[in-house]
Amino acid sequence: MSEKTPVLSVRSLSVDYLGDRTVHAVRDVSLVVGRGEIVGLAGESGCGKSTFAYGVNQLLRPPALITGGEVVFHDRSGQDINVLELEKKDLRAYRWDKVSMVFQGAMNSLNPVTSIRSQMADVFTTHRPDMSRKDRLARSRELLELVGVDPGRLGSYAHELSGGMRQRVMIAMALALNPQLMIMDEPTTALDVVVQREILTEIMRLREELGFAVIFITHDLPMLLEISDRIAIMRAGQILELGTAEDIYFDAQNDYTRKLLTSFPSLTGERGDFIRGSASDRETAVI
Ligand SMILES: Nc1ncnc2c1ncn2[C@@H]1O[C@H](COP(=O)(O)OP(=O)(O)OP(=O)(O)O)[C@@H](O)[C@H]1O
Repeated sequence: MSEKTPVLSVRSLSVDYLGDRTVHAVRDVSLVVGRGEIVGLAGESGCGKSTFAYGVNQLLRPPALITGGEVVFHDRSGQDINVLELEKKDLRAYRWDKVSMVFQGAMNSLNPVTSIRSQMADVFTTHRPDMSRKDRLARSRELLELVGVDPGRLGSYAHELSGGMRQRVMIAMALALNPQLMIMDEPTTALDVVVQREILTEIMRLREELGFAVIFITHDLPMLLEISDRIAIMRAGQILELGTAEDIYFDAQNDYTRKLLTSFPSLTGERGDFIRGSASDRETAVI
């Protein structure tokens, strides 16, 4: 898991929101994500995390404007894809096939009036039109099993599932086409802490099993310390610091990173007691 075999290279990406007062939401951001690597993107609300993620997936709409930079996806076939130049059909294929996204509110975007089965089948009819009905069903069952949802739930409707189960279904759908990168924007924030942990553990297991890379976006730095290979700290549209989770925790270089580290209670311990690191290491983290 190194930068030597990148799956995505973002170079000097800048995004503005045009308006009476132009907002420079992402300013000259560069980030290379290695194959199978989990990169955490942390920073306070409004620092540009989501704008960055949408930019990488070419999902930005006016008044957002990409004012500079490039996004290159390094496909497993060896082909380099210049994402910001993709249009229509190629863009649709890139978005679900190569890179998929799970949002915070994703679970609420399930259609309330059609079954989980038909929503999962839709992914295949759109992206794999040659797939038989039987194979679609088999793959949907397999995907639900993969994310820990009983395949017997395929006939269910969204309102019959808990929030955690719905989010698992969304993760299953994001995995459907075996993407090489998943962008997760606060995927568990709307869930209670226990379910949140279960789903994070599941994501980690799936990453091991399937080898996709993850850009994991959250304001929750302690969570990122647990799950990320590297962490980028973002503030006011820029990446201030980028390092391994260990470096960020034990040897943060930037004052703002240190401030972020001390402003969160841990998920399971007492306030200021982070999950990584021994008691003697905690001095830097205690509030
Ligand atoms: N549609 C929009 N029009 C104008 N400004 C916007 C728009 N969307 C976002 N912004 C601004 O761009 C900046 C970055 O926002 P963004 O949503 O990317 O941050 P974020 O770090 O993802 O925040 P959060 O954690 O709250 O989701 C903020 O100043 C925000 O107010």
